[in-house]
Amino acid sequence: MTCFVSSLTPRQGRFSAYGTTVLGESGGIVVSTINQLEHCSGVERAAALARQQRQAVLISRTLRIDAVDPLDFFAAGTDSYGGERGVLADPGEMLTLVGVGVCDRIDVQTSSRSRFTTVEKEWNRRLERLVTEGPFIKGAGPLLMGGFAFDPEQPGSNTWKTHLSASFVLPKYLLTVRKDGCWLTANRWIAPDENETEIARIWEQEQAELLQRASQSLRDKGPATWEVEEVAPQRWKETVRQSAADIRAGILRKVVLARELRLKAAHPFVPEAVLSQLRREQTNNYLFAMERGNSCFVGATPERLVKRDGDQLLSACMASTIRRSEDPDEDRQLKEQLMQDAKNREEHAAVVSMIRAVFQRECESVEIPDAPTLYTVRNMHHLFTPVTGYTRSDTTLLSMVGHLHPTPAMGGFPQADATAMIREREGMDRGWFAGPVGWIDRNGDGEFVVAIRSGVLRDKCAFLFAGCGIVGDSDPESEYEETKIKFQPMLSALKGAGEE
Ligand SMILES: C=C(O[C@H]1C=CC=C(C(=O)O)[C@@H]1O)C(=O)O
Ligand SMILES: [Mg+2]
Repeated sequence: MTCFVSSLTPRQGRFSAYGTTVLGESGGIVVSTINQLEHCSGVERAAALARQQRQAVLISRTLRIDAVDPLDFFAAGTDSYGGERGVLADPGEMLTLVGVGVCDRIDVQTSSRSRFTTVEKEWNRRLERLVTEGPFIKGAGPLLMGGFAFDPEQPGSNTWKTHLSASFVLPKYLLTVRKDGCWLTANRWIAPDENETEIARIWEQEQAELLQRASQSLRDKGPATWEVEEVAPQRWKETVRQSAADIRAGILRKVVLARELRLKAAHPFVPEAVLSQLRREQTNNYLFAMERGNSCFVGATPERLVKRDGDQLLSACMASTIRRSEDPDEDRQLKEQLMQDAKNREEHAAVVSMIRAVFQRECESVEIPDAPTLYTVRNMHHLFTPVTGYTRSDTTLLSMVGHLHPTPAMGGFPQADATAMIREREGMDRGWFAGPVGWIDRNGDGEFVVAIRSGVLRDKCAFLFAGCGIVGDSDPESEYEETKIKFQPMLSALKGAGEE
C-alpha cells in the first residue's frame, strides 16, 4: 500500500493521533492531514513523510510480545549485535530494558560539563523527525540508553578507550519487560529513497530470529578461576591517610577514593553469565551493562542518581557502609553501630546536604526525611535518605544529572575540590566507574544510576573498581577493608558465572 501525505504544515508543538506521533518544533514537521494516513502502518507513514520532506524520518514501532527473559534476549543478540548491547533493570525488576544493535548513537568526547546538555539537544533534534506506531508504554518506544564517564578531564586509559565521555544509543531493537507485560520496539531511520515494504520485511525477519534465539536460552559460561592483581594497595592507603589529614586541616570536607583489581583468566568472561549471576545475587540493586565493541561495563548498584517521571524527581543519598554478618544478632549490632557511628553519619550528611541544595535550587518543592534509614544489600548495609522533588518547568532529567554528578557519595564535598583531588591523587582512570548510566525517553522521563559495584569485561580480562568516602576520622586500614566488601558483589558474580 502506498501512503501519500497531502500537506505538511510547520507548526509548534506535538501532534498525536491514531497511534502516530510526529513531533515538531517551530519549523519542524507536523502532519496536519493525518486522517488520510489512518489506514497506513507506521513504516508507510514514515516513508511517505520522508519522501515528502526529502529527508530521513525516524520510525519507532512498539509491539506487545509474549514473555521473554531479558537476559535470554541479551544473549540472543550476541551473534548479530555483539558489542552493541545494553541492559538496565531497576531493583525488583519493575522495569528492565535490553537494547541490541544501534539505530542511532550520540557520542560526545569532550572534557567540558556541556556533555549533559549536548546529549539532550542532540536527542531533541532527532525527536523532531519521529513517527511512532503502537501503544505508549513507559520504558518502551524510542529511548536512549547510555552513560557518562566519571570525570572527562581525567586522562583516558586503555581500559576505557571504548567508553567515551558521553555515549548513548537508540537501540535497533529494544525489549521492555515490566510486571504487566513485554514489548518489543524497533527503531529505524527511513531515507526518502527507501522502500517501506522491504523495511517491513527485514523487521519481521530480524525480530523473529531474535525472539526465536531468545526462546532457546543458550548461555555460555565464563571462567571460574583467574589471577588477581591488586593495584597499589599500599599507595592507596597512604593516599587515604593523607586525604583524611587534609580534611582534618579543613582543606575539604570529604573525598571518595577508589582503587582497582585486575583479573586475568584462561577463558573469556561472558557478560550474560555475569549479569545472570548478578541478577540472582544482587537483588535490591539496579543491574546494568553497556557494551562498546569488545568491552562490556557491567555491574549491580544500589544507588539511584535521579529519576524523572513527569514533574516528579527522585534521588537517593546512599553513603556509609558496614559489613553484614550471617549471625542475626551480630548483624543487628552491626546495623545499630552504623546508625550511631559519628564517622559514618558525617560521610552520609555530606551527601544529604549537597543533594538537598541542588534539589532546593532546581525544584518547586522538596521532601527529605530528617534522619537516614538503613539500606541492606547482600554484602553490606548502607545509610540511606530518599529525596523527592517536584520540578520547575525548565528542570530536565539530564540537567539534573549534570547538577548532581558527582554527588559526595562518589566525588566528595565541595564537589570541584574533591574532583580535582581525585584526579590528582587517585592515580587511576575511573572511566565510567561511579559515573551516571541510564535511559531517557521522548518525554524526557527516565532514570540514571551511579555505576558502582562494577567492572569492565574484555575478553579474558576484567577490571573491577571500588571506592570509599573519606572523612577526617577515616582510618586507612578500615577503608581498605570496606573496599574489599565492595568488590565482593562483582567477584562473587564472576565466580558464579563460571560455575552455572
Ligand atoms: C564508591 C562506592 O560506594 C559509595 C556508595 C555507598 C557507600 C559508600 C561508602 O560508604 O563509602 C561510597 O560513598 C563503591 O561502592 O565503590
Ligand atoms: Mg564508607
